[in-house]
Amino acid sequence: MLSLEKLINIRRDLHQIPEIGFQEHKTQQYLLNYIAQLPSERIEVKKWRTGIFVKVNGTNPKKMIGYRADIDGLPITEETGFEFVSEHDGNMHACGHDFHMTIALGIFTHFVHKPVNDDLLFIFQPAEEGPGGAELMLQSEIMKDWKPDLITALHIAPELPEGTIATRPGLLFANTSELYIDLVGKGGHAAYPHTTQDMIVAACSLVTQLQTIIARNVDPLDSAVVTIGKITSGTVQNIIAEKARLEGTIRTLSVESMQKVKERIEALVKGVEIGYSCRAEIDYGAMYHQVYNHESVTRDFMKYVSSNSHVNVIECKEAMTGEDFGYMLEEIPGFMFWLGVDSPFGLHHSKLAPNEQALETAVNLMSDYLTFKANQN
Ligand SMILES: CC(=O)N[C@@H](CCC[C@H](N)C(=O)O)C(=O)O
Repeated sequence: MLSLEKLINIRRDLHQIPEIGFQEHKTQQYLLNYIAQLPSERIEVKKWRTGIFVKVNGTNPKKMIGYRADIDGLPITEETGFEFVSEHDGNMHACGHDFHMTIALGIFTHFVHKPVNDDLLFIFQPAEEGPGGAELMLQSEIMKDWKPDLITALHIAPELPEGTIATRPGLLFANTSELYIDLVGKGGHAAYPHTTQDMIVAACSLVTQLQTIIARNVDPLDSAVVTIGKITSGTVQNIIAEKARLEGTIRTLSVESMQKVKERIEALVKGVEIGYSCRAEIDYGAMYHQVYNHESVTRDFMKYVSSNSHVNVIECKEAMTGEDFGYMLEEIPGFMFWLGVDSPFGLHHSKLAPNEQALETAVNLMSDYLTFKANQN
C-alpha cells in the first residue's frame, strides 16, 4: 500500500531523529502521528513507556500474530554525509532501526487497508541496544492481555545483497552480557610512579589478559567474544590515573559458556587487584537471552519464501550479535531473519548506508507471508 517513495520518506524522517534506549520520545510521537492518520476502525493503540503496541483486529480471529520492530538509535556520530543526516548530534540509527520501524509501518498500513482473519499485533520496542525493552514489554500487563501465538521480526544485514534474506532454524544470535569493570588505585605525579598505583597500566594489562579467555579457556570448537569497546581513564599527560573504567560485551553460543567466561573474567580481575594493588568492581549490566528460532515455523517460512516470492532465501550461520527479541522467542513460537541491505559499512558504523529498495522488498514479503499465516484458520 505504501509506495517505495513514501517508505523512503518515512525512513529518512526517522533517520533524522535517533534517540537512545528509553528516550525515544520524538520517535514515539512520530509513530503515533503516523498511526493516527490511518483509518481507525480496526486498530487499537496502547503506549508503553516510549514504545507502542498496535493491534489490527482480524475479521474472524482464531489467533494473534506479532510483528516486532525496535526503535532506538545508538550513541554514534553519523558520518554518512546524507542530506537527511541525524539531527541529534552524537546519535545515529547505525543499527538499522529506522529501517525496522519503516518496514513495520509499511506492513501495518497494508493490513489496516486489507484486513485478514487473525489479529495482528505490531510491537514498537524501545531500548534494544540497551538496557533492553523486550523482556519488560513481555512482562507488561498489555502483553499479558495481547500475547501473540506466533511472533516474527527482522534485522538488516549490511553484508547481504538486497533481495536476499537469511535465517536458520535454531540458534540465530548469541547470548550477550554487557561488561563494566571499574579499577581504583592511587594517582599521583607522573614523575613518581613508584608512589602510585597506575590504573592505566592495570587497565591495559587487563584488556590484554581478557583476550586470553577466548584463546585459552573457550573450547576452540565453541565460539565466544569478549570485546572492550570503551576505556575511560586519566586527566592529563603528567598525572598518573587513579581510576579506570572498561566497558565491553561478552557473547557466547550457550548459557554454560557465558558462565564459564564470566568466571574467567572474575579470576583475571582478582589477579589484577593483587598484581596492581587496586580495588576492582565488575558489573554485568544488561544480559540478553539468545535468539533461538523455532525449528518448524522457521523451516516453513523459508519454504514459503523460496516458493512464493522472488526473494532469495539462504540458510546462514549463527551470529555473535545479540538481540533482546530472544526473550520474546523464549515464550512465543516464531523466528527472526536477516534482511539484505547491501551496505559497504556494517552495523554500528558511522557510515552505515543501507539500500532503501530493501524497504519495499521486506514490506511486500512480510505482508504476503502474514496474510498467508493469518488466513490459515
Ligand atoms: C543487533 C545488535 O547489534 N544488537 C546489539 C545488542 C546489544 C546488547 C547489549 N547492549 C550488549 O552490548 O551486550 C549488539 O551489540 O549485538
